[in-house]
Amino acid sequence: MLRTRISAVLTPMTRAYGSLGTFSLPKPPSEPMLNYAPGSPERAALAEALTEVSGEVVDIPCVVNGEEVYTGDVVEQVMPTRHSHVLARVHRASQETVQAAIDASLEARAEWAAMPAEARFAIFRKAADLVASKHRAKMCATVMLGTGKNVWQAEIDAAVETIDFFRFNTAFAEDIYAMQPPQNAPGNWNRSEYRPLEGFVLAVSPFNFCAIGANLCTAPAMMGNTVVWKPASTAALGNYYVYNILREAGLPDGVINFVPGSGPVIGDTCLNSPHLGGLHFTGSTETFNSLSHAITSNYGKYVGYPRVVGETGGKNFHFLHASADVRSAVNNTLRGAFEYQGQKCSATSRLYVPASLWDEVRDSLVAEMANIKVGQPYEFDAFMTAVIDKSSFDNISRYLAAAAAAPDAEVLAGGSADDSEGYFVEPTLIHTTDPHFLTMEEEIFGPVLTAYVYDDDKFEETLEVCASTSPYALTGAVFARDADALLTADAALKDAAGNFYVNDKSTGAVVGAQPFGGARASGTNDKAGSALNLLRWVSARTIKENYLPLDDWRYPHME
Ligand SMILES: NC(=O)c1ccc[n+]([C@@H]2O[C@H](COP(=O)([O-])OP(=O)(O)OC[C@H]3O[C@@H](n4cnc5c(N)ncnc54)[C@H](O)[C@@H]3O)[C@@H](O)[C@H]2O)c1
Ligand SMILES: N[C@@H](CCC=O)C(=O)O
Repeated sequence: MLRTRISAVLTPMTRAYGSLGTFSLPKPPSEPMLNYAPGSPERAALAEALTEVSGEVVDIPCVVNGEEVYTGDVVEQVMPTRHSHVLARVHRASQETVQAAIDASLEARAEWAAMPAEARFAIFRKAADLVASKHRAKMCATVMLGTGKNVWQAEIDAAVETIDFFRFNTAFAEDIYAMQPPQNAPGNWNRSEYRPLEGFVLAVSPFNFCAIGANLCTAPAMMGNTVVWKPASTAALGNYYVYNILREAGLPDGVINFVPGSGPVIGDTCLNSPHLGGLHFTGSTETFNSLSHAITSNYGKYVGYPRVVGETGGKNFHFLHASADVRSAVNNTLRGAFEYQGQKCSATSRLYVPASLWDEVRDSLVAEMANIKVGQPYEFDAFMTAVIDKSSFDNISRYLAAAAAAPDAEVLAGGSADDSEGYFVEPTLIHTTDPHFLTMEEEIFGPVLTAYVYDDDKFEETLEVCASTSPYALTGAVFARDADALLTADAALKDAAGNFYVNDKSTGAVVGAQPFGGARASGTNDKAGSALNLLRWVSARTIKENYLPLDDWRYPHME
């Protein structure tokens, strides 16, 4: 494997000269989606990549300071849609390996931070172009087979969002460096310097978006930090692939250290290090609560106060007003609730419908759900595939059983699950008469949508119910043609969603267009894919330089 030592990138001469110019990055366009139409070159490339990925079992090592470490403590990554098919053997980090990764990060920090920003940024821009070109098909194939995405969802994640994170975040970083104090007294020059955090950053990523893993480790690195990255074992293959692309793009050894393995082993070792500078986490609220609690309990043992960014769960809503365009609301709801099997933190899982529209909404949903094909990721007509693993399958099945048994709920469509070949769950629609029914409140992370029908004249009261029903506040949407209704909903739902959509679905935020994150139990809302997130990875230093000598200690009025 290609290795790049920092010393090879940052020679004594580059260090001596620094940047002899004020460089400005090309402004990034959003990466266009390829459509994989029959006969298209991308479809042919994808077919080849799918054959390649399905025909190999990859040994995934830990990578510490550029060294591949095969620990022998192996867990398998299988296809969610065919769990007998092993794609990778993930070597889990031991406590010693994690400690070595921390040490490597600390060792690499000073030189990485000293590298001219344009040289750092160029690595991530190059990685974006590598994903966009020669690695695109294999990235998509890996995410399709490894995490059960159909081609459209894989293209969104493994290609477009990953590329956009690398391109837009470097542009945001450049803007941050350009922020300088507006005021300089005569004889002074005031400067702001955006240092990386002292210590290392722990990045912990979820299974459901390869792009999120790519962002969690690279956003701090762009700002000069060095990182220990713990990917989810069920998504290790796609994450390992993107990690290798970063190395191919010239990421020096030790800057991001890749350590798959047990959450508690990696978490405990990193959180107990006095040099923890920050935690960049995306995953469930429960895991984040335990990690952030461990960090605050260690206050006083760290060199500083670690920065904690955690984007977590959601219980996202579509709220229809009586003036809604039903066809559009239904189509958006089908996509929001069932694309990627409801395994997006932004997935629509609560639906509020006025009684006057209910018959039409219900019948359209049920009719269209019957047309949703649940199949293999490589079947081009499959809208859905399987959920990620057995534990998720069992969890969702428990909710389906609870709904089937509840007197105040009725399963209108779907409701079955079958894990004989893969972890398949039918798209499911539940109707409840209780706005606090458990599937209206708890995150399920599967293809389960629950509808609550309200009296048309209780629009405002029901908005209040929607705003206060779940502990989460990630995404939500209102569907209405009536301008007053839109304004009322906007005001009533102000704190109920960090990403709020008007006549659009609750999923599908685009980097550079809709910075992403929610509040309440949905996280710290540091808006992935924006300058707000990158600002969390710097510790600013203010420098005041005085040009003139001080001739007398007395104040002028004393003379
Ligand atoms: N808000 C967002 O932007 C966003 C985006 C994607 C996913 N999510 C959320 O993520 C969840 C789904 O992802 P998941 O199932 O991978 O989440 P998870 O919490 O189970 O796992 C997330 C990561 O934390 C690791 N982990 C678990 N225990 C740990 C410990 N003690 N120490 C260190 N690491 C530990 C896991 O191994 C994994 O890498 C959902 O709740 C979803 O809403 C949120
Ligand atoms: N940013 C993505 C969701 C990421 C969480 O899983 C969206 O907006 O759908």
